[in-house]
Amino acid sequence: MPNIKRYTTPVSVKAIVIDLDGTLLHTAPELAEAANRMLRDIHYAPVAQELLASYIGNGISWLVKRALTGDMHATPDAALYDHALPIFEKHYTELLLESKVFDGVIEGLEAMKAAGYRLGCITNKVERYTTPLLAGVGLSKYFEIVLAGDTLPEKKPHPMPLLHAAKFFGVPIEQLLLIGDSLNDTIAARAAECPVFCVPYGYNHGEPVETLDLDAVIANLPAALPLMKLA
Ligand SMILES: O=C(O)COP(=O)(O)O
Ligand SMILES: [Mg+2]
Repeated sequence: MPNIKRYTTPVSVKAIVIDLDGTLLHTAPELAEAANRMLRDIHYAPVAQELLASYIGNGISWLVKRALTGDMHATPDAALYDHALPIFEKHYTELLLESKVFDGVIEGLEAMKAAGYRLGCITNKVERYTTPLLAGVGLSKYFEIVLAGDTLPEKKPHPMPLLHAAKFFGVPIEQLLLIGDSLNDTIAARAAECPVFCVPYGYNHGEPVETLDLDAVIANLPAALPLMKLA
């Protein structure tokens, strides 16, 4: 039984917001391929897909910076970044719709909807990619609200998107559950003071999700259902 850290089990929830990259969709192969095509075009050596996947989570600008520098926190030369970013964007636009939905996602979303939970998506991916991607894989219809990385002035790990979603649904923040896959999700949830579950199959910078400050690790989306009840 997963360890619900800050709430009684099952957690009382009215609305569920779900992360995109690494939780709903396996986007790492296309993000990594776009990064490697960018590196090839600027005559840089390719980088292993696993390492590029560990750079995902803070939006595309950070993915590109990390791919250029080989470092999680370093900022590349501004002219190099300005040259490389549109090259990445061109390649990623071509590859975007190849991303696949993870196992259990459709079943989980259907079951959550059928149980009466309201659903939203909160991602650090910019709207330009988020909107066509969710539509292209047939997930748009599940979400009443989609907050992309550039929808609001702040993105995860800032609590703003979670607070905004709670307001949108008209629910107290503790009745909004975030399901994510990474440190950005858990930091944002703790800052907003809402419960957070994580799936173990996503992109947590190469670290196991068990190391995060979260309320439950769930094998897939359907595994969240027994841990919550409709508030
Ligand atoms: O775009 C990213 O880097 C990560 O996006 P996510 O918040 O959906 O995981
Ligand atoms: Mg994610």
